[in-house]
Amino acid sequence: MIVEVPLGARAYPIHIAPGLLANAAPLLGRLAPRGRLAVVTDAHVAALHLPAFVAGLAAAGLAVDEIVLPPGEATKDWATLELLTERLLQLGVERSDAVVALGGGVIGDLTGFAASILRRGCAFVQVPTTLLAQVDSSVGGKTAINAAAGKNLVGAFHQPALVLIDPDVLATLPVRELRAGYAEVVKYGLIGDPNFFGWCEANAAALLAGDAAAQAHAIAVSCRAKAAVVAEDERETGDVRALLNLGHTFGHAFEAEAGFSDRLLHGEGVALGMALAFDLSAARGLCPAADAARVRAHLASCGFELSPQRLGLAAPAARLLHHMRQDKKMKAGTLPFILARGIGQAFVARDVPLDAVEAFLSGVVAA
Ligand SMILES: NC(=O)c1ccc[n+]([C@@H]2O[C@H](COP(=O)([O-])OP(=O)(O)OC[C@H]3O[C@@H](n4cnc5c(N)ncnc54)[C@H](O)[C@@H]3O)[C@@H](O)[C@H]2O)c1
Ligand SMILES: O=C(O)C(=O)C[C@@H](O)[C@H](O)[C@H](O)COP(=O)(O)O
Ligand SMILES: [Zn+2]
Repeated sequence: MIVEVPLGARAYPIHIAPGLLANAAPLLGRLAPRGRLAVVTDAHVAALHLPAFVAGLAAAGLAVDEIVLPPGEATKDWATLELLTERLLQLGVERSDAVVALGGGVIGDLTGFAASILRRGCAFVQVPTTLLAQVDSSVGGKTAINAAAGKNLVGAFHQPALVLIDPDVLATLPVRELRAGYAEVVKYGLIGDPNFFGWCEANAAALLAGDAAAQAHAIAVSCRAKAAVVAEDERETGDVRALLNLGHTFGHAFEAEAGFSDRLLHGEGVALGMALAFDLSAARGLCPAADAARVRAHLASCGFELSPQRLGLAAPAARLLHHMRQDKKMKAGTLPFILARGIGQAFVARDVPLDAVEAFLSGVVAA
């Protein structure tokens, strides 16, 4: 299956096919004018999937320069960005060469950002290997590293030239990572597709147990939804792309509290944040309480921990708000929140006073 991301001169296809990892050469050849490709990955993915990927390329006469980085969110930092860009320059990567990101969202965000600044911008290809990256981060061109002040605060919009998704690689993904990726799948239903949320309720257990058909459906629906949003609002200048931030203003604050560590994975923060966004919507009389309860019940049934207390992240509300003020949507002292009028009815709310959010969070962290 191919999903197009129709962005005019920056348009690209998302190829989704089982077995694609070992058979990527025909699609990558035109992006390797020197017959060489730099492939950036992390140590987990290198051990599990790099050999098959490289063997497929070698069989087609393409040489590979491998760059293997440490796994985990801490890799999205200044030091690794410097190391990676210097290594790519040493390898003689030219503007017309594509750099390949083989891995999860961490490798994709970091490599995409490095590609955006290398020789003022070279091409890159996303080969996502986590559910999160296959349904979300590999599409749309948001690239970034984390800064001392917060999440994704230094980055660029830089679209990939190509996205290659092989759902088979999810077979080796730990269930905690699969679940974290699933949070971004549910997000599409909660934003604008109540029927898909119903599908999620019926199929989450199968998907999380490794059911290939359920995973394939989730990937296809998610990629189509994200491609449509990105086509309409590539750089989040309007309200359309901002909706993809549902759960993220809260989630990023808790990720910051966790020190961007595996105490709270990004998707786990998003699940907690989406539950809070629906609770806040209900508390403000915008959304039926039953919808907020349904969202919470579904996420809990998937195994997400939705209590900051039990996560060990019940920070004072004022400190959480301090993290939230770093949100890139902040404008002239006003922080827009992605709230909902119901399941599948997310919207951008610009009139939520920060002291009301602080009072809400005080209740949340004390519960
Ligand atoms: N750019 C965007 O639009 C966007 C969207 C969503 C999330 N993100 C970012 O993505 C990051 C999270 O990405 P992630 O959840 O993929 O995390 P990740 O990249 O850290 O990968 C999760 C873990 O799974 C391992 N792994 C990857 N593929 C594997 C496989 N097939 N088998 C076994 N292990 C495998 C990795 O080594 C890592 O340990 C966050 O930094 C988040 O901010 C970006
Ligand atoms: O692609 C987008 O737009 C998103 O918001 C997708 C999010 O899932 C992703 O986590 C993104 O990186 C968050 O964006 P940010 O602008 O808040 O850093
Ligand atoms: Zn996200």
